[in-house]
Amino acid sequence: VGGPAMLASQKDFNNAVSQVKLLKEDPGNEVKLKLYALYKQATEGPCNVPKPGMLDFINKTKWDAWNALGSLSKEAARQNYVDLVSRLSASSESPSPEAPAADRKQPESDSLVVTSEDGITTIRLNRPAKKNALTTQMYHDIIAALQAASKDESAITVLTGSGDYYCSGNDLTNFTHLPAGGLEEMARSAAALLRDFVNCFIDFPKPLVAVVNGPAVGISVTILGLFDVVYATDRASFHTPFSHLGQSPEGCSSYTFPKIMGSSKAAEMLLFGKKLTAQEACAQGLVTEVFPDGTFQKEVWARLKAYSKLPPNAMRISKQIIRNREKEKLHAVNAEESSVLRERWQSDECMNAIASFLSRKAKL
Ligand SMILES: CCCCC/C=C/CC(=O)SCCNC(=O)CCNC(=O)[C@H](O)C(C)(C)COP(=O)(O)OP(=O)(O)OC[C@H]1O[C@@H](n2cnc3c(N)ncnc32)[C@H](O)[C@@H]1OP(=O)(O)O
Repeated sequence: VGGPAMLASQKDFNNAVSQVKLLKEDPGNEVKLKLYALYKQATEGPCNVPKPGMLDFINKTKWDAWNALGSLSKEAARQNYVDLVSRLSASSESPSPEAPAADRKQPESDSLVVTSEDGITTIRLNRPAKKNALTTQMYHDIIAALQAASKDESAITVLTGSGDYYCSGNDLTNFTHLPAGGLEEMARSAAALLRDFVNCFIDFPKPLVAVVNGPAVGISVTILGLFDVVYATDRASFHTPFSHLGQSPEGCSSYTFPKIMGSSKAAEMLLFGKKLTAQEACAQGLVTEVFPDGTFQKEVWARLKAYSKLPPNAMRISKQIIRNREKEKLHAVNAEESSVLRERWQSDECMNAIASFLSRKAKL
């Protein structure tokens, strides 16, 4: 239908180049590399300079990114650059809740940003350079943020991420900071923290929405079964590679996933680490709705703003009726999963998998 799509003009491109400098959030190295490559392709055409030497890591990485664009035309590269910048600007602007609630205790580190506006409290994972991997401090900060959000004026609470990932799961370096009591003590305190963290999601009294802005891994996927609504960009994927990591499911997923998607689909994810696309996750009931990446932020936040005007007490009470009869079961599941993981974290399988990731031998 319709004629050929109009490509971005030189003026649009120049505007996008200026806009990049005004981004409020660092988009992370991967996105910066993509912007660099598209800029070179748009202004100079296909990569035409010699490959830097092996030891010139930075220039070689940039060269690889530019070269990977092959024979993409200047016009298409210009369009892709403009689209990418517009997505980045939308994601750094659209939630726009700049002013935090006056009585809110801000998180200990800037890896988590909590804001409240238009009846929505937004908890944003903010470590884009590490794909929003969750540090021990972030688990504590999320617990505090959820506790505050459960009592604040907002009608809805949202969890989302900055940059190109939603969250890459537990920060694997958490396991490298051994306390005086050694591995056993580390596993004991991590299991206690995990249990407290998941309990906060089980008990959260208001509508809880995940705005999944990119790929999601590990615990950021499993706790989705405890959210009321999950909106995802079509760029998102959902990956629970527990066996690969010598670990076992958490976030109550051993109970919620079979219930949501049936036992064999759940087993494919939780035992074999099958990665789902956003569309697959939606078809299996883990995701509520998938949006095109280009309009994701705009559509989702417009919808949430409308929902946040609904009577808050009615929403709370409806959530209670839907969830309450499950709570006891979920707490029991959480306790069991945390205790099994306490053992797993001390296993050779788990130690070897983490060592492999840290020594750069393994990636998902
Ligand atoms: C209280 C404890 C509770 C524990 C609860 C348990 C939960 C279980 C889980 O969550 S299991 C899931 C654990 N997550 C992973 O195994 C993911 C590991 N990461 C990767 O495989 C990849 O990084 C990737 C696929 C997510 C992204 O790959 P890509 O090539 O796109 O990007 P990089 O690998 O270059 O990543 C950029 C930098 O980010 C660091 N990083 C990413 N994820 C993690 C992570 N989970 N833990 C620690 N660090 C992570 C990565 O190392 C790069 O860092 P660098 O720039 O310094 O090299």
